[in-house]
Amino acid sequence: MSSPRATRWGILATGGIAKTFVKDVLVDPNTRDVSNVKHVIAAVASSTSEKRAKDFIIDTGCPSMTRAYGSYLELVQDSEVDIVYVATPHSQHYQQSLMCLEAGKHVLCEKPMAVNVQEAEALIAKARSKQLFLMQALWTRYLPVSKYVEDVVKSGAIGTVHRCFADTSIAMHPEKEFASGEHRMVNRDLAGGALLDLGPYSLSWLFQAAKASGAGIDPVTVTAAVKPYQTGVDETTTILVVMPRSAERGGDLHGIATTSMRVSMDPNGIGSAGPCVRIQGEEGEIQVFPPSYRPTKTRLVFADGKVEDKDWLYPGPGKDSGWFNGFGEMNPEGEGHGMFWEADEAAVAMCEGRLEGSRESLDEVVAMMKVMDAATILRFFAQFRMPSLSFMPSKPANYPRHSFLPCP
Ligand SMILES: NC(=O)C1=CN([C@@H]2O[C@H](COP(=O)(O)OP(=O)(O)OC[C@H]3O[C@@H](n4cnc5c(N)ncnc54)[C@H](OP(=O)(O)O)[C@@H]3O)[C@@H](O)[C@H]2O)C=CC1
Ligand SMILES: O=C1OC[C@@H](O)[C@H](O)[C@H]1O
Repeated sequence: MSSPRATRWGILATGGIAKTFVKDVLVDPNTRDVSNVKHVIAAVASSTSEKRAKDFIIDTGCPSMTRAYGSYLELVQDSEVDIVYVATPHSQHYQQSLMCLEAGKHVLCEKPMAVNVQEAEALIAKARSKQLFLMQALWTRYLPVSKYVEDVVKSGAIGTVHRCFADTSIAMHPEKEFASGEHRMVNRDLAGGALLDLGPYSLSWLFQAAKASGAGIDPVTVTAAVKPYQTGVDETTTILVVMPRSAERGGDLHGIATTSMRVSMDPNGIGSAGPCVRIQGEEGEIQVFPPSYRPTKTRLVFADGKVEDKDWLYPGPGKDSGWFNGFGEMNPEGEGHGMFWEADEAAVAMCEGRLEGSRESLDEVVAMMKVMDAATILRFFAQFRMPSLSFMPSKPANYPRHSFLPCP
């Protein structure tokens, strides 16, 4: 048996998710039956100070030889870093991922990979021209539960799929929790808001279902309702998408993708409110229970009355490991968060010479970004209280074409 190939990670930023990612990546891959790759945290950079990077290395339990930098530039100039994990706020993703690619580094960039289509396309073009790997860190897509849901749809077990609801809403009590208006969730300068932060999850479930049921990924139309928060970002965004599919395969598919920082997909935290994702076919549906980004339960409901529940466990360092994620949440069962699967995907892709993730293509990232751009453009028109608008993202480059639908 050949020994696992090591991927040398550079961590760009030391915030909450960077901590969770690093702690996950340090979990032994054998705990999830992975033996072909392993991960090394080679270096960590903080734009605040070298000391902050050093503290991060200690807090997360990285080996003492992990290098600490007080600037992102030093990180991308480190010749012993293969891939950089970009974990800054959304507004910075384009600029920092570009810097990494220009320095010849592969990139795994937190979601959303960019704040609009132009940025996403420019990053992809740069990565392709330099033959470098680039992946949006939509980690949920690499969870085993996600593959299972896709396989169920593909198998035809629930019949032809016609509709998918996907909600990613977290009641964040923004006036209380983010009172200063500086937190990245409500800060316009950091591209805050529910849509860009939570939308990638809802859209990912929707796009995955559409692809698995034979639909295309370039929506025919996008309609959106956006409610703003007092800082100007979006507080609640509701999107209706029509995904194209041939008449022989069942015709167009409808998707409803919702996000909110005001209400919750899981108000009591134990799933009593029901599923946050429903993929509906002619013979049944598959449901995913909250949280949509890290589900632990699915349910198959068939038209003939049969119901199949499945629980999803997350491997990790095990009980008594004292595993805390970057947001200070402890998992007493010693489960990891689950971000190691996306790290494995990046490592395997690099071994294989692949330039993008296998489960969410870069074209799909662009298609989803177009939907989010469309919602943002529609928001602009909605402020004039026009009755209803829809947008055709596949028409001339990013130009809105509205159909004014009469109110009932
Ligand atoms: N996959 C997932 O489950 C999650 C993903 N995310 C994504 O990760 C990204 C970061 O989120 P999160 O870790 O919660 O954010 P934090 O605010 O906790 O951390 C962001 C870090 O980015 C660095 N940074 C660089 N420039 C700025 C700036 N102008 N303002 C603030 N921070 C800056 C700072 O690190 P330093 O000082 O070291 O440079 C800071 O600690 C977001 O894009 C978000 O969408 C977030 C949560 C969960
Ligand atoms: O990616 C995310 O998932 C979980 C949420 O808490 C967070 O706001 C978001 O960035």
